[in-house]
Amino acid sequence: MSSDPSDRETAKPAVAVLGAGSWGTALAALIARHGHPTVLWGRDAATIAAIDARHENPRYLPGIPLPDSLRATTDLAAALAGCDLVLVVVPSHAFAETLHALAPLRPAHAGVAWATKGFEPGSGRFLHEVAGGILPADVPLAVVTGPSFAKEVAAGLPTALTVHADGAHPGSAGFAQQVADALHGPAFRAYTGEDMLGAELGGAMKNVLAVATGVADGMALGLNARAGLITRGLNEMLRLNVAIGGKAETLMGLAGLGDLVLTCTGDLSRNRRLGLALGRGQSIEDAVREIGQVVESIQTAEEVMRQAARHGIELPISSTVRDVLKGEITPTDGLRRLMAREQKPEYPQGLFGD
Ligand SMILES: NC(=O)C1=CN([C@@H]2O[C@H](COP(=O)(O)OP(=O)(O)OC[C@H]3O[C@@H](n4cnc5c(N)ncnc54)[C@H](OP(=O)(O)O)[C@@H]3O)[C@@H](O)[C@H]2O)C=CC1
Ligand SMILES: O=C(CO)COP(=O)(O)O
Repeated sequence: MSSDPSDRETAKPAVAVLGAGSWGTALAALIARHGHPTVLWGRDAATIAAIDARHENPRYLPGIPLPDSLRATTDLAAALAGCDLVLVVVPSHAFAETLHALAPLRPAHAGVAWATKGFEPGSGRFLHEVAGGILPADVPLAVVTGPSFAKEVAAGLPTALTVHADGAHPGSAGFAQQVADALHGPAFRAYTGEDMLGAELGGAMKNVLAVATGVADGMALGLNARAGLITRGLNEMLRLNVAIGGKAETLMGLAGLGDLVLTCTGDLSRNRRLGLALGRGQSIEDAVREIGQVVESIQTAEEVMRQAARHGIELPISSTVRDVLKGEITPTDGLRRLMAREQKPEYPQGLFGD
């Protein structure tokens, strides 16, 4: 990676991907396959050594060959040195800590994108608010989201997602395009948009709603119940999105409906699998241990309800998931509670009303 600005005009932008779990590894492999100099940073020395030497992430993507050109390191400064863009792919609980660590090491021209889904645990802040509070105001920011299981992307299966930047921020729209260009390729369509609020809300809420359909399927409630939960879940996303000021079309696209359908129906989803286990009577501790990877809904459910309370929005499915995840009610109690709700018009105040 050259630090000479004239080289940057001809070469493909160099990318530093931070977070060597399943999604960070899959995205780094994708970008490396597209010919970008790509370095993957992770904290686990054994995993990083395996990626660098054997071109495999045995912990998170076993058996999937990674490109020879993908470099991996545990040295954050080395990963960031000379990069043109940073892609953060750590879980939401590690997002702020990672932003603080990268801030003093980031090359001045490099924008920061993330593919993390969720809110800052404890405060419920959107991740773009967290990033904006840590990085200088002129740093371009973008969020990468949409229906995308890491395993399928790593295996080269066709995928579409979207990259949103803040349209009002100078330089951010161009940065979203730069990120999308790095992701876009023969088996991968990367769209762009200008609604970080809606994009982040969709990616966070679908994880909570995937638990709901997982629980229903684990309880063998049938396909009607699953479709009902997805549709009324989408309605919860749309209503909260209007309240926070997101754009409705964002939630009807890849960042909302697309990811909701994938996660609520696809058994590769860790959030859906958590719901399945709970619906079958397993404990949350055992289910999380068996899944062995990040299950964002556990923290996100609380933060979605914090947002809902802030805006005075009622979210029956999301709040039921939150209560089941906290162990305050059983899945059977949750089903009873949802089915006992008052009868009402499907859209009392129009499609996007409360
Ligand atoms: N997997 C997927 O299909 C998709 C995931 N996402 C999102 O991507 C984000 C990352 O998830 P994913 O890669 O799937 O998770 P995984 O469970 O596959 O991996 C988590 C990774 O994060 C690392 N990590 C955990 N805590 C820290 C920390 N404090 N500092 C640095 N690294 C840390 C882990 O390191 P270690 O192994 O050392 O614990 C591990 O490498 C989540 O927000 C998820 O919702 C979005 C779209 C698709
Ligand atoms: O975000 C994802 C797919 O778009 C991955 O979903 P899970 O985190 O539920 O596995």
